[in-house]
Formats: sequence, structure tokens, C-alpha cells
Amino acid sequence: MASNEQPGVGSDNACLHGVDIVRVGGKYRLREWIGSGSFSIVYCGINVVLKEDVAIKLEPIDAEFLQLDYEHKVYKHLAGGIGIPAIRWFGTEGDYNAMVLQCLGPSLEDLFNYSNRMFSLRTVLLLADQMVCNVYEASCVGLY
Ligand SMILES: Nc1ncnc2c1ncn2[C@@H]1O[C@H](COP(=O)(O)OP(=O)(O)OP(=O)(O)O)[C@@H](O)[C@H]1O
Repeated sequence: MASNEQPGVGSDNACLHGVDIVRVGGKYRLREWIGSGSFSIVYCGINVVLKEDVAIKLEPIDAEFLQLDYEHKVYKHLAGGIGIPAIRWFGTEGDYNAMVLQCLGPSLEDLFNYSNRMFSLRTVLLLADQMVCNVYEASCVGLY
């Protein structure tokens, strides 16, 4: 799960988190930093042609354990599932592998905070159902 220690909300400067590129795939511009996971950095971004909000996930190409390509394959296989973002672009830009995704709504952590860090039993069961279904789908195509 990702950590959000230094949100760059309001900043248009992607360099704030050590990333020295401003666009990927020609038309996806990085905007504010959303969070950093164990292997990647995620930004809010925009498709400058369609004006669509996107999420841009970057992984340094010199990372010891590259995972973005695998995550890209998992998303491709789970396409259309609940909570699975559509892939807009995948490739390499400068020193980064990049995956551009449909921008989802608030994270589970955000929703948990909105709910005073307490989910009802019904919500927990609905979440468990979605997670088990996604893992099952992935296992059916040999991804787990
Ligand atoms: N498509 C998306 N739309 C909106 N926010 C997203 C999207 N994908 C990821 N995020 C947000 O970006 C942050 C980091 O994402 P994520 O946890 O997937 O990174 P990660 O590097 O895969 O982390 P880990 O490997 O530690 O799970 C989280 O706050 C997450 O909610």
C-alpha cells in the first residue's frame, strides 16, 4: 500500500519528487504528486489533447526489481473489473517506465478517513468480495 507523506497538491512542479520529466507518451502532462508506493511514484496528470484527468505511474528504469510491466499485464487481464483503471498508455519516457491510467476516485485510505476510520460490516464484505473476485480473475489467467 502506498504512503502519502509529502503530498504535492497545488504544485505543478514534477521535479519536487526528483522526477525530471514533465510529459509521458507525448500528450500526458504530469501535475501534482499523489503518492509513492514501494516501487513507483504516482502523479495526477492530464491528457492535454482530450483534457481528461489521468493517473501517471512512474518506475525508474534502473530499479533493482522492475514491476510496472507485470502490473500493466495484470491490469490488462482484469480490464473492465470493478476498481480496475483502464490503461491509457504504457511505455518508457526518459529514465522511467510509465503507465498512464484512468483516474480513479478517492483511495480506500481516503474513504476510511471520511468514515472516521470505521467501515460498516456491509462495506467490509463488499470490499472483500471485490478483492477476492479480482484475485480469482487474475489467478484464472495464471497471474498469481
Ligand atoms: N488510477 C489511479 N487513480 C487515482 N489514484 C491512483 C491511481 N493509481 C494509484 N493511485 C494512487 O497513487 C498512490 C500510490 O499507488 P499504489 O499504491 O498503487 O502505488 P504502488 O507503487 O503500486 O504501491 P505498492 O506497491 O506499495 O502497493 C495511492 O495513493 C493510490 O491511491
